[in-house]
Amino acid sequence: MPEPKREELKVHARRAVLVSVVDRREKGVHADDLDEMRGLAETAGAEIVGTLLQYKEKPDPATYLGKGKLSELAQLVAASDADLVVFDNVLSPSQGKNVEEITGKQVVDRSEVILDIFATHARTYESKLQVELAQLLYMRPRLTRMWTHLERIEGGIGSGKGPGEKQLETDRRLVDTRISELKRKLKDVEKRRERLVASRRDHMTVSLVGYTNAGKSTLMRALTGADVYIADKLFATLDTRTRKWTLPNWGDVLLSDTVGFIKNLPHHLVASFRSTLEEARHADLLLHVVDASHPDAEQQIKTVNEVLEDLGIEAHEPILVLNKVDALEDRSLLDVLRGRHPNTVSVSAVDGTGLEKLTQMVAERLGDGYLNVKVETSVGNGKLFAFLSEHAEVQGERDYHDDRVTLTVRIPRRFANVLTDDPQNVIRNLDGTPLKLKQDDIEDDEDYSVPLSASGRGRENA
Ligand SMILES: Nc1nc2c(ncn2[C@@H]2O[C@H](COP(=O)(O)OP(=O)(O)OP(=O)(O)O)[C@@H](O)[C@H]2O)c(=O)[nH]1
Ligand SMILES: [Mg+2]
Repeated sequence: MPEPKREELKVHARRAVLVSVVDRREKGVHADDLDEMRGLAETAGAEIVGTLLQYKEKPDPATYLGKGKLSELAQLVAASDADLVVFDNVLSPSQGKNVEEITGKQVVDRSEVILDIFATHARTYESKLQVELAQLLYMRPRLTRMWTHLERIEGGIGSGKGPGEKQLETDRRLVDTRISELKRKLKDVEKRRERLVASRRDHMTVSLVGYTNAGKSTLMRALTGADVYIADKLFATLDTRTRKWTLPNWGDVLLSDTVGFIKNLPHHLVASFRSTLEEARHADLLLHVVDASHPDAEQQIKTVNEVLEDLGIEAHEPILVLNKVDALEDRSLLDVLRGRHPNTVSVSAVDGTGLEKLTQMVAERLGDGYLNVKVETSVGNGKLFAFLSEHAEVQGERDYHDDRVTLTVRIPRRFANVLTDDPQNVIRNLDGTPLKLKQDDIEDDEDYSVPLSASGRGRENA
């Protein structure tokens, strides 16, 4: 797929007036109600030439803005010589069209700005497919307005004249065909990724999630040395990167960095990025990275939790990583966040503060996922040795007795059955007592018999 051409982007290099309608009841909730939109528009490459904010209980059904504000907007657009109006709200197709008629300028909404950014930042085959799908899903109900845009994407449909009903129908069919094609391709990618994620099951996995610009990629680099892209931009990362992370005195885990979240994320965008978030879905532990120096940190935490829930990602007690503490002027804000949330750790991915503590916390949390046991088996059990060398850590000396050998092993709990199912093995705790797996690992306590006692069968058979 080609890079998006600048002229295909709606926001890039345009003189934009930013508009936001904020629910009156939420006045004062955010530090600055246009701050995030400003960041989005700038990341998308707009020049901001004016802003307009309205506090209103309910948006106007026809024009989103109220009447008075609408004529104010028209004046502002004219006075600032803007050529684009950017709404920080999600507009219906007809609302967009009506505001366009009144201001005489093109209107885009928050979704389109985000789509523009995604289109510019998409690098891999997968993310390009995902972005195109999201764009088409967004565009489909708006075909009448976007006809010229569609023409560019499909390489010139029809004669270039305005769309009649018939033309629109043809366009819709073309879009639908492309949508099914993209979905099919993404299904394949998704399957491949599922297999990949499944193949990694011999390592524990940790995923970084969080609001866009929270510092996930910076943290990834600080922890693993991975050469990931970092930028003071929204949605710098669109693809998932996975790297080995060595926890001292513990072992290796796989750490994944992925796309950030944002409030009012267009729904089809979230849906399109499902496969990218596959790693997070299967992670043994989530690190929820927060920009603690951001005035809206609390809101952003809430948004991320909502998106995770929407995506069906079970965030089983994530560790809340309060990042950018170096940039925090008022440390008491940190105490507020710590007081409100369990499982927090304060770090700076830039100067390294707290990273050791974070690493310890992760090791502790994952520690529960491992078994430390003594495995007694026959010396000829090549299959087991091969398995252990791939999936477990064998510690200390091997202890030989006739044709039996005992090893001290650290192994992911999910492989415990590989050890216990093999009748050649005798599994004991480090202190020599018979192994009893934790209650929640046992489906039916009655059925689960600890294979052999210390004077077990293996010895007798020997
Ligand atoms: N002061 C300070 N800045 C940080 C810290 N961590 C990250 N940053 C800065 O925050 C900006 C965003 O960092 P990224 O690591 O790209 O953030 P991200 O969460 O990966 O963002 P997206 O990929 O866009 O979702 C960059 O300018 C970083 O240099 C930190 O601990 N302290
Ligand atoms: Mg990133």
